[in-house]
Amino acid sequence: MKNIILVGMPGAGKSTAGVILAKVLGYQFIDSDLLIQKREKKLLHEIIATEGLEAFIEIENQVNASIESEDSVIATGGSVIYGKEAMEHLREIGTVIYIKLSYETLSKRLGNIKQRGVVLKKGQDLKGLYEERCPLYEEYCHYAVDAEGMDAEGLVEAIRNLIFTNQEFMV
Ligand SMILES: Nc1ncnc2c1ncn2[C@@H]1O[C@H](COP(=O)(O)OP(=O)(O)OP(=O)(O)O)[C@@H](O)[C@H]1O
Ligand SMILES: O=C(O)C1=C[C@@H](O)[C@@H](O)[C@H](O)C1
Ligand SMILES: [Mg+2]
Repeated sequence: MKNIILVGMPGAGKSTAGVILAKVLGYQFIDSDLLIQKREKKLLHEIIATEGLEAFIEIENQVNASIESEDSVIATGGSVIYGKEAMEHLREIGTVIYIKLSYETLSKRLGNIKQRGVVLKKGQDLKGLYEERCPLYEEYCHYAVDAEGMDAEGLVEAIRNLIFTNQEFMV
């Protein structure tokens, strides 16, 4: 089976649901954010603080574009969507699933976004980020899953149903 790649806003639950999904499928679990930290030998927020947003986006682009894996669930960082090479590569090595949540739910879940090390341009707030990114997640994903009102296990079940009702996950 090919890889399953989770994309979506920060706080959508990609890492939380991704590791559970990997367990129930008997897959490996890869968190792109951890690959970035390992390569750079720095925490994500330190990379953003010392090297800036554009450099972080390029590092994230390169790291995701170089993932070589099979039978893995890959939880990406929310900003991976700005990396063209990364998204093209991820679409080639697997099926990209967008975990979709309303702005209201995300804003309750995230609290103070500025403390979270999110790729936020000067003057941009969560609403602006949401409006900028949602069309990109929609554009690059193969499937979207509406995660509204679901806990992590419910979301895993919804993704499992999607996988087992669509043959292309099996090739
Ligand atoms: N289905 C859910 N319902 C409620 N809270 C959740 C759910 N999934 C995750 N959370 C909580 O939301 C927060 C963010 O989750 P998580 O780190 O998995 O998001 P993410 O999509 O991986 O974000 P990032 O893009 O920053 O890596 C955590 O505190 C987690 O416990
Ligand atoms: O959505 C974002 O802008 C980010 C999400 C995290 O997963 C990290 O990739 C990083 O902190 C940026
Ligand atoms: Mg994550």
